[in-house]
Amino acid sequence: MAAITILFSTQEGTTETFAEKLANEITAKLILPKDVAFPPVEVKCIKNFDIDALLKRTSNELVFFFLTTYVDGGPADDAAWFGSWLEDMRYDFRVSKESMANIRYSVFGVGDSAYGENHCLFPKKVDKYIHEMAGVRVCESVFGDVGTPQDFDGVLDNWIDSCIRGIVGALSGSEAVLSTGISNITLVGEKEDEYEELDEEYVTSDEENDDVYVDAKESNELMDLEDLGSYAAAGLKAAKQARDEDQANGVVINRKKGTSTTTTHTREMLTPNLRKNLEKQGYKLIGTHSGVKLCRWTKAQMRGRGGCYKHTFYGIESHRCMETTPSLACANKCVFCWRLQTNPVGVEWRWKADRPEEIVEGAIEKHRLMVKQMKGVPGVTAEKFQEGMDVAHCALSLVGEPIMYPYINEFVELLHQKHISSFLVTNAQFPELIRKLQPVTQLYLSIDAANKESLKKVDRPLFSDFWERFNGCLDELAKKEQRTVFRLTLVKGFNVDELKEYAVHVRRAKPDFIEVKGVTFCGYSGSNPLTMQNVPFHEEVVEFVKLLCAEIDDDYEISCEHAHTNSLLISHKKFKINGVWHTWIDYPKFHELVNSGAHFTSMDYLAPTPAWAVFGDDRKGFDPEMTRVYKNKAKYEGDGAAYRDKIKESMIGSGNLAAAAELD
Ligand SMILES: Cc1cc2nc3c(=O)[nH]c(=O)nc-3n(C[C@H](O)[C@H](O)[C@H](O)COP(=O)(O)O)c2cc1C
Ligand code: SF4
Repeated sequence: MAAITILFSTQEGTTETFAEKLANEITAKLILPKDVAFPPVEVKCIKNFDIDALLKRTSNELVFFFLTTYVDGGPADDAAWFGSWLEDMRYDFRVSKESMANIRYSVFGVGDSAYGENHCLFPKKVDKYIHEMAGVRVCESVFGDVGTPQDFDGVLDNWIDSCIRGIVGALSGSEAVLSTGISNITLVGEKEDEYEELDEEYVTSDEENDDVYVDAKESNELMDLEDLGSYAAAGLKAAKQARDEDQANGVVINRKKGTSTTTTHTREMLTPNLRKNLEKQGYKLIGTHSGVKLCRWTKAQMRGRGGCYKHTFYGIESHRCMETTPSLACANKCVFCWRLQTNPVGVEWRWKADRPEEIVEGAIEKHRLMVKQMKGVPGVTAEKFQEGMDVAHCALSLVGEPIMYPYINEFVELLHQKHISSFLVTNAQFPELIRKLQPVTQLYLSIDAANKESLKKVDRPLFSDFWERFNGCLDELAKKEQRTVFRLTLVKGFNVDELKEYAVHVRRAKPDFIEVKGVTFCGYSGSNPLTMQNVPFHEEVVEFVKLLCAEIDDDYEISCEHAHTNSLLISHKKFKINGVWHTWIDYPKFHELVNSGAHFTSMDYLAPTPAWAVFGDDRKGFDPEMTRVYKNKAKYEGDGAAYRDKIKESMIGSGNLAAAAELD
């Protein structure tokens, strides 16, 4: 049914009156063809509006925004949440560029030209971002200047008339709907060309934000695998250039690569440009090389809408989880990564190193500031809000390679002292640093491919001895006594027919757990080679995992499932005690053990897995205490048997006939 929603944001009240004016004028002046019903008109403060509902609009539900501009051109308090949500959507690679195609809208910005470049900056951004996600303007957006009151009323009245004409056009299917307008506006510090470039470079975010079911259209940007070589070359060139710069700056380079270094470096990792771009995507930066970001799942669980797969598999409370990294740099240029060509890379630490105390304190402070923005957001109870302010877990996996940070042990120790658990993900390139690592709650190795050739294609490592390093990491993992995990990302067409080789690595590293997850689609990226065709359905991942379990010795079994993120957990059977899975973590016990300095193992801090999280349960890993919100239900279904055939086809295609025959 047709409907009109007028959303306003105000700091001092003025803008609300304009919103009321539009509603009144629509009621008084709108004349529609006889066969079109008069739509209901609703005026609402944007703070009280369920923003996610915007995405479920049909094209005859129109939205008009009246947005005021506040400090530094930003939103008023009541629109802060909406602003960060929209920015997340705009820069999240899993969100389709078409995701707002059903939104018919227009924006009236309220601001004062006395603020120069910041005049109506926030409303301009809103207009631009919605348009860039395929939203259609029913009339041109307009940005009023309260500093010229003599003109203001006329500008507003003209816009209201345009809106009414636009509504008639949209609801009666005539041509009045605009699809262009002011998309060419230049925002402060953001030239249009630069901006488009950034789309390619800063398109995805952390690997943890696993909300995978996007409505992305297939990209026609599949890059030939041959091309990947040139990207690797670009990475080496960047590394060499940085080293040359270091040398020019008189910094001594430690030639013993991949080891912790005692060299004193003066160069800062984050350049002003990198800072600007990371901040634009919502990263809060700490010091000169660290970052923190409020994960989508942290927000979701605060709103009672479900936690991430680590909630299902290990009982973390996603709303109390801080996603951070003490090193935004790493030694790879993975094809999944959003930072292609621009990320700081290096085979060793070669930057100024900030003190771990400063990073831990800074990360907690910035995380809390982000949580504070969620106060009053629909679904966030006072209790959840308070809990969210009290960080209980740290996911060291945002971007970059945390283990490269020279004080990683001190960093982790500080977290544990504060009773914050540590989930550290490393990229299997620094065996010596893994060996030196103190106990963490859970240590991950990303296993992006199973053999030398595909690892080179997928991770594009900087090290020439990357394969030896990879194997060295497997050996180091095998020696760890606390919980260890293989993280395996399934990319159809890249690594699915390497089952047997994965099994060899499992036998070598003996991880406690193996997480298998379907890759997410990079809807925005021009330089990322993946398309929707590389994204497996959940049933396809299940089928793969069953095949993998059959390949590994009898020691492992599928334990948990989180269908929402296309993830499954394979666990060592020692975690199945008297027939009950114990994949969850007893966090207080872990802190007691780690802070006591006593010797302990992964068997000393386990907890039973609830029934809803166990593989085979109808709830498919969704906590029954949460409310499920579907974006696209159809995407949750797939055909496992057909996938088995596809794996077989792929094996035959790559000449692996023996393996294919075994699938019969
Ligand atoms: C502290 C403060 C900062 C402001 N900063 C900006 C700004 O950066 N850009 C702008 O266009 N207007 C800015 N304004 C002007 C407001 O947008 C303007 O006063 C508007 O009418 C306020 O609308 P409201 O009463 O609906 O909140 C600012 C106003 C205040 C009080
Ligand atoms: S572990 Fe933490 S950071 Fe990672 S997805 Fe879950 S809630 Fe987000």
